[in-house]
Amino acid sequence: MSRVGVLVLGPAGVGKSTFCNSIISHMQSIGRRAHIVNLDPAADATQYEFTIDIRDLISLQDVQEEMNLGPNGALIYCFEFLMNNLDWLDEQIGDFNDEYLIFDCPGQIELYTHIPILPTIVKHLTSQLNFSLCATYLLEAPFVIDRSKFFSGALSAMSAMILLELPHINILSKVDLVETQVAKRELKQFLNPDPMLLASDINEKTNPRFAKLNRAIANLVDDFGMVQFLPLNCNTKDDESNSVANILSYIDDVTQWSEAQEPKDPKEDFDPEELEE
Ligand SMILES: Nc1nc2c(ncn2[C@@H]2O[C@H](COP(=O)(O)OP(=O)(O)OP(=O)(O)O)[C@@H](O)[C@H]2O)c(=O)[nH]1
Ligand SMILES: [Mg+2]
Repeated sequence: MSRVGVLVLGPAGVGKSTFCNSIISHMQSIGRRAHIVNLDPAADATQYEFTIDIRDLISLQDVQEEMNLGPNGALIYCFEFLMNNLDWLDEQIGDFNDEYLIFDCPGQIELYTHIPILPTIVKHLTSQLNFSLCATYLLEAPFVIDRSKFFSGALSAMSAMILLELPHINILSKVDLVETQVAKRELKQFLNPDPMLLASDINEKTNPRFAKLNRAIANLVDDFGMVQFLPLNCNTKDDESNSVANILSYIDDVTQWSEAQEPKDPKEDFDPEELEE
């Protein structure tokens, strides 16, 4: 039995649900099957139906009304409720052996950067349900190309990486929105960044009082040495299929998806017409 799961994480509005739909549509186009697990109790309907939906267990609106909580408090309540009812998740996932599940997560990043709610669910999925999981963390290109915001985004990605302890892929979403602002070569600076170089750019423009702090943060990101991004564009059809195919090949690699497949009889792929040509 091989179960692969992809967590789609990142701040509000970065394009997580759009990315989930793009992966599903790409996988369908190459004859693979996948399902979306919606873990966002405040989600709207998307193009593809959710196969498993946290809203069948608990709804954000009900919690807000009944518990008299604001949206963020209610979201944490929903996740604590899920944590205390993990048998619901087991039951829902039970039918999906040998499947690829894509977990669309809420944009309140404190769920996976500060409080140990999602890490507990992740441990359950890996140790109890035998999932090979991979985290994808999206940050949007228009935000990241502002150098000082690059560091705040990179630190939030690192925080999720450390807290979740999963193979982790950072994604720079909405690259189409910066195509007119930055040249391709400049965009590469952010995909495969040299933090010390970016910090010296920041120091040229900010108050010198912060120079040491900026360098210390850049050093931290540099020492960690694992902050790189894969580009994603879900707005242009050709770019969408290219960027999603590229990201999927990384996900397959880290989750060892192909190795987990049952070995196929080579005769199944045999096409006699090819020989005749
Ligand atoms: N230009 C452009 N817009 C995008 C892209 N991906 C997503 N969007 C837009 O960004 C907005 C937010 O997208 P969502 O997929 O709902 O983002 P999300 O991260 O799921 O949002 P929350 O679940 O609310 O945190 C929508 O209007 C999308 O159409 C992209 O690659 N390019
Ligand atoms: Mg969403």
